[in-house]
Amino acid sequence: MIVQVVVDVPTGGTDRLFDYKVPVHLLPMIEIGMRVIVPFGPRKVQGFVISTSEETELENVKEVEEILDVTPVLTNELLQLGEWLTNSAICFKITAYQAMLPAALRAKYKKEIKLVDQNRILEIPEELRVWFEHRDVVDWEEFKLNHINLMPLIKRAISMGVLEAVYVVKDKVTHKKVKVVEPLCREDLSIQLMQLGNRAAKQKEVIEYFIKFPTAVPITELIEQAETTRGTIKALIEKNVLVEKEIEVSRDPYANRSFKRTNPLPLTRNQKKVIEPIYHMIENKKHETFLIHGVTGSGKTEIYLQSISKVIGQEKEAIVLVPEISLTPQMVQRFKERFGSLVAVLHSGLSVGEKYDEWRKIHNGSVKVVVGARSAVFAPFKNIGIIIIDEEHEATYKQEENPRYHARDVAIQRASYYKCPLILGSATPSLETYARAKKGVYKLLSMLERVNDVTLPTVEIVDMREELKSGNRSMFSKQLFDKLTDRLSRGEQSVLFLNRRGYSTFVMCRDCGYVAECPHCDISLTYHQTSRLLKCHYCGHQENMPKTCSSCNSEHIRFFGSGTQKVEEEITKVLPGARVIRMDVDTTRKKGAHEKLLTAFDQGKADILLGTQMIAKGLDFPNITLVGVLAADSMLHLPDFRASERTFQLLTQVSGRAGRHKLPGEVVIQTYTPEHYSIDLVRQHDYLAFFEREMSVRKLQNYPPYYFITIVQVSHPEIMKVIEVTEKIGSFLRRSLSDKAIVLGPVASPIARIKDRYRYQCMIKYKNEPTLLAVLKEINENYKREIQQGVLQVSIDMNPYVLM
Ligand SMILES: Nc1ncnc2c1ncn2[C@@H]1O[C@H](COP(=O)(O)OP(=O)(O)OP(=O)(O)O)[C@@H](O)[C@H]1O
Ligand SMILES: [Zn+2]
Ligand SMILES: [Zn+2]
Repeated sequence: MIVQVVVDVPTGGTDRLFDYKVPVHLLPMIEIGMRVIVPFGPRKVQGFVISTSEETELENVKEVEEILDVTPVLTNELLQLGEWLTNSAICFKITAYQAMLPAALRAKYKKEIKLVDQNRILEIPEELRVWFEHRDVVDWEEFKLNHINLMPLIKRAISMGVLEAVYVVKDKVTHKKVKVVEPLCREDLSIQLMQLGNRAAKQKEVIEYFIKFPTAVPITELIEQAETTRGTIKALIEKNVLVEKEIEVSRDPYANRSFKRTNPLPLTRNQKKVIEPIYHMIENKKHETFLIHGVTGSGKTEIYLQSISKVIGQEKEAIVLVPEISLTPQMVQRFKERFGSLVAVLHSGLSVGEKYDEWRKIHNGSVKVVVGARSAVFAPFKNIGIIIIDEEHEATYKQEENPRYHARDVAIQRASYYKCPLILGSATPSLETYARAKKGVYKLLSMLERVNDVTLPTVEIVDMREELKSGNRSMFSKQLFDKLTDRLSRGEQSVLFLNRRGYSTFVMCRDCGYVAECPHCDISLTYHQTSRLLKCHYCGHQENMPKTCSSCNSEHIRFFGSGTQKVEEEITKVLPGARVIRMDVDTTRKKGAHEKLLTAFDQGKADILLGTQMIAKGLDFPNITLVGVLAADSMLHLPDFRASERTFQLLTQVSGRAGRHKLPGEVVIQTYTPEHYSIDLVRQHDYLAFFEREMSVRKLQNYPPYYFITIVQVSHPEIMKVIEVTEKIGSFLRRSLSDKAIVLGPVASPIARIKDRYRYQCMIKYKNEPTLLAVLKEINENYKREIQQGVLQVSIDMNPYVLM
């Protein structure tokens, strides 16, 4: 038998199927969708079996070396999906398939340089020889890290045949094991107890424990339960009363938590209206994409939960995507409380091993629901009954590296394959989605009121320019300060929101205006108070805080801006009695920290929750009656056509945290541009007005949803080269596309240099260009050689979500 394999060598020339023969001893095992190890040139690489055939036209076909899986890791459906992904995201096949699997299943290679024969060591160039004097094999990384200059010598020695490059494939999969003990023979326990006599009282206690609980138990647990010691257990093992063995367990990040079971709530009239058509599709096994436009607190999550129940009742599975969910433990909890151990959770806060174990539960069918971030859209279920994307407008659903896919598009593919509904939910849908719903491509379901007549919070917008004029230099307006004081006296809770993006602390000279920038990237450095260092967020460069200005030597160099730390200090100054919980990247770095802080806040251990993006959504605490936004416009001026949309969405989300239950809520938004529609319309909770307004702007500027856009970005260490290539690409695009397509550029990218590489780009705006994919592939093909040499980079992003 012959198999066709996609190999793990992501370059243009190898992005096709290769034939391999299956040796007889592997014939009974091999299946489509399995990972294999195959020889490829001088090395061994991992690959996926895509198809099989009886014969091959090629001569000298090599043999499959090894099979890595017992059951296929990719189903037929996922194999097809990979094909679609390769095409629509313009990426290599191997990249598409690897994106679908947990990191633990991706191959890891170790390259080693091996001395072929110790007797020939003198043939090696002298500088190299010391490396092999006491060993035959040297890890390639050792050379690469510190001795890049040895490369030519190594190459020569390899061509002379004294050294050899060997690739070792390592399967990263590890199954967690624990040591347990159990009685060697249960029936004998009482006899053994008697035989022990009076001296071994401690050992007797352990035997008595096993008479009561005769099953295997982890050693640590036994020590605790039987109040015994390791020594006692060891003695019993030596006497052959107990045996020790290792068993495989699955790592469960939520193992030590108990979840109260909740029952479905009786739905409100509004919720019933919305869930009917979804039920209908589930019952009739039909595909449809729904958009639930539901204001904050309208009860969308309850609809998700009850739709999933219905699907589970049909013996089918559900995928729920939420934006980076380690950030919303409350959300996970709501699913675990309803479906218990039928829920797997996948998010970036888990270790590689934990992620793999969650993935296995999905793969072997022991869970029915997965709640996860973007990549959970590839969950290897085999009978999907519903896919839900909560907060569908979030930019994190677009992957910003290869394969550059949008989870929504992948979800549509999968839902139509399984003939099941896809639900997009949001209080502030993306313009693209809402426009499609209006056109009838998606079915629109609206819930414009909160559950149980709870009213939306009142929103007050404060003009900070006026505050300054009236002499208030603090970061809190009078209105916000008064309301915070009021909540403190009433024992109610407040949320203070600070937008991290575009609002970090930078260092500026007060005399000449010089701003400290990264020497490798065109971006200002950020001051970190805890380490007192200046750091670049793009390349990791760091330096000490300067004492004098490097431009004019003035000593008046200070850090500006207002990070969360600074806000916290200010609160302690002006509201000394307030207890504050600060939530930002610094305070939530430790595993579980996020959840701990939120639990503390929920238990009333703080008056104010101060934080960045991570507190904007998902929180549902009854005692929050005030939300303050410190600088609403920090995001508005980013060079991105979605800046207004993002501002409106974020402000609406944070506002939605206030007054969700019995107590009414208030919101204070501080801004320097109160007249801007994306801020003003938050006050009126008027998504539809915002939609119309923003659509007219997009129409005027030929942006999505009226036009699609694609960005071709070129980067290279030499600026002349970048400009030259980008210009060529620009004119090639103009030549090749229809005259209805608009090609802009070349222009420097918004961040014109990152890690010493200059960045230029062309933007294509188009409505209907059937040849576009082919044209873009041709660009890739043209620069293939230079790209493979690793200096030039050409990245193609269709429907970009982060412009930089
Ligand atoms: N049918 C119902 N009966 C009683 N309470 C309900 C019902 N549906 C939802 N709730 C409660 O109303 C509150 C808001 O609901 P939920 O969190 O589902 O809204 P949401 O639309 O998902 O909110 P957001 O988008 O702001 O996170 C929750 O506390 C929830 O328990
Ligand atoms: Zn940098
Ligand atoms: Zn200066």
